[in-house]
Amino acid sequence: MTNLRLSAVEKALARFTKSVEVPSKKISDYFGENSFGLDKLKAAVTVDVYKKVIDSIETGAKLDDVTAEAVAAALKDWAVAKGVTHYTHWFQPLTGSSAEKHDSFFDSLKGVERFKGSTLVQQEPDASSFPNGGIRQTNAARGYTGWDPSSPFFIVEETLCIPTIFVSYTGDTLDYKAPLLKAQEAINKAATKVAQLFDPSVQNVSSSLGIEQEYFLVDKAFFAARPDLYLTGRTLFGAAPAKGQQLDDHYFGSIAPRVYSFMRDFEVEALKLGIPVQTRHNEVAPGQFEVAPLFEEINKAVDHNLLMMDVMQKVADKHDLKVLLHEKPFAGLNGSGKHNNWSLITDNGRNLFDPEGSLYFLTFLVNTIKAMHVYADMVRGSIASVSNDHRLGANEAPPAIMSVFLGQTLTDFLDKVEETGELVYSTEDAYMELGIERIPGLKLDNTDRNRTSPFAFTGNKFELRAVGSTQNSATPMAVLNTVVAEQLTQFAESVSAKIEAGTDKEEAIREVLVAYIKESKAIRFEGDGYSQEWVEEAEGRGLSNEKDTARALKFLVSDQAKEVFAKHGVFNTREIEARYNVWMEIYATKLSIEATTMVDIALTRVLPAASTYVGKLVETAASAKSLGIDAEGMVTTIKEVSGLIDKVKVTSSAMIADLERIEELEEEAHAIAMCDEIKHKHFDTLRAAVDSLEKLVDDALWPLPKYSEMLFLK
Ligand SMILES: NC(=O)CC[C@H](N)C(=O)O
Repeated sequence: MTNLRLSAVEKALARFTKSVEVPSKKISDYFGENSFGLDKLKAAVTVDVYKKVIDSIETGAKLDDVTAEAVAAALKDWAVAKGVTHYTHWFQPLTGSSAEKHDSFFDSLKGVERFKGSTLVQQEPDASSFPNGGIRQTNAARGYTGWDPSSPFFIVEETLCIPTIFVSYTGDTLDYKAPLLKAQEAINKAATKVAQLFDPSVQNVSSSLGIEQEYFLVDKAFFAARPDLYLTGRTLFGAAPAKGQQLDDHYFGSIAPRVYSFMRDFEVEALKLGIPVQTRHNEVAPGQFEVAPLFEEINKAVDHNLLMMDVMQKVADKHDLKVLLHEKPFAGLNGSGKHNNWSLITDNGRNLFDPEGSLYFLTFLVNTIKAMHVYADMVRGSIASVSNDHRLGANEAPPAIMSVFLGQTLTDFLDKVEETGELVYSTEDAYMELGIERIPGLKLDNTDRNRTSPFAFTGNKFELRAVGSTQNSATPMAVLNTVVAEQLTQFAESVSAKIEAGTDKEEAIREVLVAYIKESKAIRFEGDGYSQEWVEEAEGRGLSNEKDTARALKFLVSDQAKEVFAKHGVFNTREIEARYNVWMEIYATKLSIEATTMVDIALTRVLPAASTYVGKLVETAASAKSLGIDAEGMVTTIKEVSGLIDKVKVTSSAMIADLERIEELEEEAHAIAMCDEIKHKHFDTLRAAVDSLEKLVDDALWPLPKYSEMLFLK
């Protein structure tokens, strides 16, 4: 019988580095060649048509038929000239991945390629099988996709992709993109109003985002030999290797040739799609890497990240590699996150978090801290997933307790304000009154990095480090923009009230900020987010520490959340409740797949190998004894392995019984039971027994590729 693991090792060792075809040495020669954004549209249509599209992006105005026809014609000409035969509305249903259904441009009746404006703008895909959380009845399953003109079109293989939102027949959103667009509108309104207190010429504020994406690579053959990897994205078993990341020698190390070749290859594809990939490096865990594009307007950045994840996986295949995007593919090693670098930028080019020392900057900084203080639970809920639960709280990933890290300079400054009640800035030699006029730049470059902080100020932006590597960033970004929008709205109201009561504008701003600094102090934390002291202190400060998704998701449907989502038009109550239902169901389903996969691997792969080994030992020990040789060592091993076999069998049976017992529970109770009575009760026990067997059973018999092989053989 062939051992899948051993043949995988052979295959992995026989691989060679594939060469990469780079279109040109100069990236500018091919950057964006497979993308059709506003710049290309501008060149392809009349001024009038272009203006109407811009107007529709800015005001949400409906596009008239003539404009839509003109855009569709220009788009089709561009795409067909590039060898494209099909088009698709590309959308982001609640499954978590992107969705596409290709249609041909070719009209067989007329014998020509055609693309109608109405098809560009709206489609009704037969999309009844996407999760809807109870919004749609099966017999009223119509759903519509609608073009998002603010995100560029792009070509994948021979298909033109049109970024769209996805809504139900009743107009409720059923996707990730639409709420983000709505939250963008909310932050634009609220932040513009506040920015105008300082600069009346500001007309618009948009949020920008740069997403660092971490991932693992393993050889395709190992992946194929591990059902846990291809069914659940993570290793459900695997003993710790002698060498993991103890030496930190992988981090920023020289990139292995096969990996480098893969990186260049997918980067070329990403660059052609207009994704501004910028940075690549080895991450901390062996086999782990990172790619980071330059920041972009938030909606584009989210689409590009989703698209890039898809491109990476497709390109990896050519290199006989598999990309693991799961937050924790390997226990005991660093997991993978998305670090979302978020900022707010005015239409006249000011980054509102750029600390060019002024009250203008402080207003946005303090309001963001305050928003995090009041709405920390909603942010926690927005990053909750079955896979992120494994990552949070260890190995350089933030804990489940939300807090804000500012660095020493700003912390000292805010502490001083709190102590004195005055908004003054302390430099080394003097206190300086912080007026509406500029103050000397805060020296933020002495800000340390804190890898244990979920939300860190990094000089001119905030980094939400808690987002999971598989996650669509749209939800956490929609939530962040919504809560900051709400906070800024309240700030504007408080300042106006003071001004109306006769307080001078600057003084009014200062007074409100001082109050906020005091009120929001509890969310600021500079120390070690993993320490037990922090857990205790956070509890004393009233901060939540919800480690399990089954409970953290509830934060998104609290009265507070429903109210603020509805007020800013991001989710109506039906929409957020539907998402809660979908996400709870996904949580329970994924755990159920993990549980079943564990049992399957344990019973059908691990136990046969362990039993074969015991059989061999028994035979050998018996022969040894018949020759009068003491076989105590073998007998001890036989007992140990047999004991572990029993443990595997008993735990598997108990887990199956519990799975069956809780099966009938209704959705919410079922998700909670999957968390408490399956995951917490059985997973570690079963894993420990199997991992102990891995350390005892004959290496030649062991069926699953080992950590050392998957991490180091590339
Ligand atoms: N060096 C790093 O930034 C590591 C981050 C870590 N991998 C995470 O899960 O977020």
